[in-house]
Amino acid sequence: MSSQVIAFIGGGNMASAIIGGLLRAGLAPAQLHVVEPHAPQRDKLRAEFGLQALAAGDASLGRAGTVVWAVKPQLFAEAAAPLRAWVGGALQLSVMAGIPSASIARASGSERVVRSMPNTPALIGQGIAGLYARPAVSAEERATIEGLLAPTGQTLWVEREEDLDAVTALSGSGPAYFFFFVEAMMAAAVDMGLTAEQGRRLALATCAGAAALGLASDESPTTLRERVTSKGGTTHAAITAMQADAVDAAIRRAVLAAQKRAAELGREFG
Ligand SMILES: NC(=O)C1=CN([C@@H]2O[C@H](COP(=O)(O)OP(=O)(O)OC[C@H]3O[C@@H](n4cnc5c(N)ncnc54)[C@H](OP(=O)(O)O)[C@@H]3O)[C@@H](O)[C@H]2O)C=CC1
Ligand SMILES: O=C(O)[C@@H]1CCC=N1
Repeated sequence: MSSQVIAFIGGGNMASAIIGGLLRAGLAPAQLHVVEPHAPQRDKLRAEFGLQALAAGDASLGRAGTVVWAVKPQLFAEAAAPLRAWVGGALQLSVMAGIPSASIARASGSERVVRSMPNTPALIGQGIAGLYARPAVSAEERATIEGLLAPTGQTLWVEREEDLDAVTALSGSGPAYFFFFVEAMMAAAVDMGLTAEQGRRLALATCAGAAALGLASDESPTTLRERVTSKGGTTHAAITAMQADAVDAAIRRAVLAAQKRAAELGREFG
C-alpha cells in the first residue's frame, strides 16, 4: 500500500470498515485523517484504531492524496462546503448512495472522482464494492482505488454511472435483506419449538454453507435449488408456499424500490 495520506469525511460504519481494512493491510494510523463531528464516534475511532479524528476540517486535509466521502447522502452538501478549499487537489472516492459524481466534482473542485458502493461484509474483508470512475480518472488512479478497497473484499467496475443504483439495491443494501430472511427463519424456529439461538445457528450456518456452495459450484442457483427439492418432499412444500405468497415477486419489487430510492437520493441531495 502506498505512503499517501487518505482523508475520510465521516467516520461512521462504512468509513470504519475501510479504515480497519487499510490498517490491517499495513497503513500507519498517521496516514489516515478523519473528519468526524460526533465526539463519541471520535472516541471510538481513537480506541479502535488509534486515530486522532478531527471535529472539523482544516488545512491538514490538503496533504491527502485521496479523500473518501463517507457521510450520509443527506449531509453531503453541508459536509463538503467548508472543505472545498483543501480537498480539490485530491482523488475523490465516494461511498455515498445516490450522490452523482458530477455533484462530487462540483462540490470538491476535482473532476477525479470514483464512486463506490461497498457493503458491510467489508468489515471482515468479505465485501463486494461496485465502482464507477469519471472520465478524468486515470488507469493508475483506478488501480489506487482498487488497492484502497482490496482489504475490504472484491471490486466490480460498472461503465454506466446509473448502474451504481442497481448495485446499491443488490449488494449495498443486500446484507439487510439477508438478515431479514434470517430473522424470519429464527422466528419460524421458535414457532417450531427450537430456541432462537438454535434457530440463529442453524439459519446462519445454512445460509453461509449455501452461499459457499453456490460460489464453489459451476451449477446455476436454480439447479442447486432443484437438487435440494425432493419430489413430494419438505422443500417442495416450502417452495410451493413461497410461490403461493409470490415471495419472488415481492423480493424483486423490494430491490427495485431500493434502486428507485438511490436515484431519488441523488436528485434530492446531489
Ligand atoms: N451502512 C451501509 O451498509 C452502507 C453505507 N453506504 C454509504 O456510506 C455512507 C455512510 O453510511 P454509514 O457509514 O452507514 O453512516 P454513519 O452514520 O455510520 O456514518 C456517517 C458519519 O458521518 C458523520 N458526519 C455527519 N456530518 C458530518 C460532517 N459534516 N462532516 C464529517 N462527518 C460527518 C456522522 O456523524 P453523526 O452521527 O453525528 O451524524 C457519522 O458518524 C452513506 O452515504 C451510505 O449511503 C454505502 C454502502 C453500504
Ligand atoms: O441504506 C442505505 O441507504 C445505505 C446504502 C446501501 C446500504 N446502506
